Amino acid sequence: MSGASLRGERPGFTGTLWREIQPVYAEIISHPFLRGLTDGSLPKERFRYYVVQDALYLREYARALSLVGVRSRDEESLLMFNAHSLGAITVERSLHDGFLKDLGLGPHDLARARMSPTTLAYTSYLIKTAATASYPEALCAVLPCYWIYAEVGRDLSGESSPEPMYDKWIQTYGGEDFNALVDAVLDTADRVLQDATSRQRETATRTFLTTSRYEYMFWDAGWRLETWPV
Ligand SMILES: Cc1ncc(C[n+]2csc(CCO)c2C)c(N)n1
Repeated sequence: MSGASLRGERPGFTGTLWREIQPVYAEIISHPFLRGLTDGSLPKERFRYYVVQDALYLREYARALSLVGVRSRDEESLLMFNAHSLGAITVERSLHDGFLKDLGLGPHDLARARMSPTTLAYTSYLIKTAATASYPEALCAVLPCYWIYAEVGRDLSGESSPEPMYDKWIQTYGGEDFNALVDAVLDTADRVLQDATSRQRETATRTFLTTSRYEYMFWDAGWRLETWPV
């Protein structure tokens, strides 16, 4: 059962990683943005802000995944990360295009949109780490994006949102296919971290915590409609 294979019950180093971010995950799952998605009370304006920022985020995340792919050590990982890079742009963009249309936004609105402080900080950190850190650390930087969404999708999938758009979002990440994809990435991470030095594992753990915090901040920015202070 994929249900039991994720999270802290996972054997290996990824189980340790999850335990490290338990307090962050607890804040994410109880955040008013996610509670509002589930009970349908999230104001549309905040969802619109999130969807636009996410479209900007995904372009950069796809680049980070390709960088991790380039730096991987076997063909399977190269293929996997590049396939996910493609997926981040195609599958998720079509999802977002649907949402944007439903929200009354078009390509022009997206072209005019600028990154929030959080989106810029998160994506810049991802690209820097994917490009310049050790391979184990680069891999750990991109993990929370997959893993936290899979866990959120699973935790929320039992509940169907009364708002169809929000329900569609929840079902996207709550499916078995997505769980299997995340499991494959986590298995890869366990193999890589097993071969890493203890110093690299330590740094990779800190980086995993940092990008998990950015995942929290991304929802929080949507909730606060974050802007640049000056
Ligand atoms: C801020 C933010 N974090 C994670 C995801 C989810 N996500 C984006 S790409 C990808 C894997 C490859 O397609 C996953 C799981 C998101 N949409 N936005």
